Amino acid sequence: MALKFNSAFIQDEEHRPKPHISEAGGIPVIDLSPLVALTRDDDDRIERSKEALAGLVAEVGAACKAWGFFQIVNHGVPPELLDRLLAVAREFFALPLEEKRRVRRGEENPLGYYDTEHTKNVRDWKEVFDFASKEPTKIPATADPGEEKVDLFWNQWPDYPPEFRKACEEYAKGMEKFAHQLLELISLSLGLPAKRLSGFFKENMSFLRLNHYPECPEPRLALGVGRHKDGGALTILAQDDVGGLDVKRKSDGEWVRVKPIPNSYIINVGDIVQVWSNDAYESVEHRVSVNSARDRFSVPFFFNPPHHTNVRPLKELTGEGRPARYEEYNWGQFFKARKNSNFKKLVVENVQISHFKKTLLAN
Ligand SMILES: O=C(O)CCC(=O)C(=O)O
Ligand SMILES: [Fe+2]
Repeated sequence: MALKFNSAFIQDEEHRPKPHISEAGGIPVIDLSPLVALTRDDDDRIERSKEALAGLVAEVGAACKAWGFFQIVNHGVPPELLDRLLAVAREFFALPLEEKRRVRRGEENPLGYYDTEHTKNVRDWKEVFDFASKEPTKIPATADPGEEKVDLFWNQWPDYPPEFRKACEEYAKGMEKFAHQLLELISLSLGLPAKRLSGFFKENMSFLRLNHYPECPEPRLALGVGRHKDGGALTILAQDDVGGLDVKRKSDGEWVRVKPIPNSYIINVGDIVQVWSNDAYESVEHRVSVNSARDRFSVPFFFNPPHHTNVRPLKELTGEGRPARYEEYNWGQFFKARKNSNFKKLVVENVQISHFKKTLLAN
């Protein structure tokens, strides 16, 4: 096994997973068939069919509000895309460490293989392979305000397994298409035109991550990923049948396990949607519990706008009696600052959208 347990993985007591985490009363499951059934495959079909989709849109809105998370069944994404991806991921992670490290992610290139990520300064019990869905991906050179220099990065592909790159690229294409549909539903659910948010994604800096969580000898002390919120706009997650994703339920703050459903996707809104929606929707904390019996694979697609996007509450959702709750911030700089803190243990807290929250005076 590649990872060796040591004190770097130990969570503070308050953040360790309880021995039993309930799957009951979990995140809503939404059936996407009404959208998949739309016969016309043109670009405006969601806006044009919004009456027929009203029930679905209401379900999406209610899930975003109450949970920030939902699970999608009958999604219309060809299942072979994920099957092929998980097959090559399994082969890749089974390679000797020296082989995987040939495509290592480092400070000079944030794309590739990595096994020492930290979340909130504690090491995660996982190994990952990151790739961008569009190349080159552009990231500001530093997190300094006003930074104009942009670095360009290319994916690093391993030689083995030979089908690895193709499986990754085809899966990424499928996810981009799916993400645009979900974004349209979310736009409608906020009372906006279906394409209102699409304009932010003409270019994008979306990433995919292959996560491998090996069997862990100390599953009560460590986490596969420590508690965190996703910083981007939307995350579309595929997981295998092992289970381990825990979501913090908004109603009572309890951690609940997301029950694996075959051929489904888990969607969560990230910090950017929280800010655009002016807190109508919340980016919710989640984490990954590990176990000593079976290793687990998952694949998040992080749907992100391009680095130059300045994020602020949408004007349609603010105004008289609804003041904007956030100052504008630059997404690329936010991303860069986050990335710095994942590489090493830092003494300061990493950047959060709450740092841009305005102090609103009650009147
Ligand atoms: O593996 C999972 O279920 C979730 C991973 C996750 O939250 C992340 O990579 O941001
Ligand atoms: Fe996450």
